[in-house]
Amino acid sequence: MKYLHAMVRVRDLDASLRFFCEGLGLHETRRKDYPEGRFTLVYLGAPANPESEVELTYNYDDEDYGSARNFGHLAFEVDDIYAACAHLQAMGITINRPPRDGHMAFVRSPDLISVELLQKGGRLPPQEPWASMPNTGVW
Ligand SMILES: C[C@@H](O)C(=O)SC[C@H](NC(=O)CC[C@H](N)C(=O)O)C(=O)NCC(=O)O
Ligand code: NI
Repeated sequence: MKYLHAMVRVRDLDASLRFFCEGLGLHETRRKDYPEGRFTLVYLGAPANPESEVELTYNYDDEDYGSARNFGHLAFEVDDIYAACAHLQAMGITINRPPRDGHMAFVRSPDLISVELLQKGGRLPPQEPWASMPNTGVW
């Protein structure tokens, strides 16, 4: 058995690629259009393990995807959680759960897919402004 990917449906492919690639640092590994099925699949991989992917499904037609809160989150390990959060914040992305403990942070994609960031090696020393930054209560 080998883990391959997690698939999320996205409403705005460009906004999602900006979040997952420019924001989180994933790279597009391949994509395929299915005009007959009216959708596009885009696969993203992380530099450290590109074989484990996030599959973005872009359906050309609007569809109600509901709330789907049974889906928890996608998790990524980062080299410096403070730098990663500062970069996302500079892009205008809300840090829903700031890394107050130097260990874990949560953001959400344009489609409100929850994304967990975990510090490589465990945790960093507490650092302002993150140590005293309130969370949004939703991630
Ligand atoms: C190639 C492989 O990684 C896939 O996941 S293709 C699976 C296929 N996807 C679609 O048909 C995408 C368009 C569809 N409208 C959708 O939103 O899923 C599929 O069987 N999807 C059904 C599913 O539940 O994933
Ligand atoms: Ni798939």
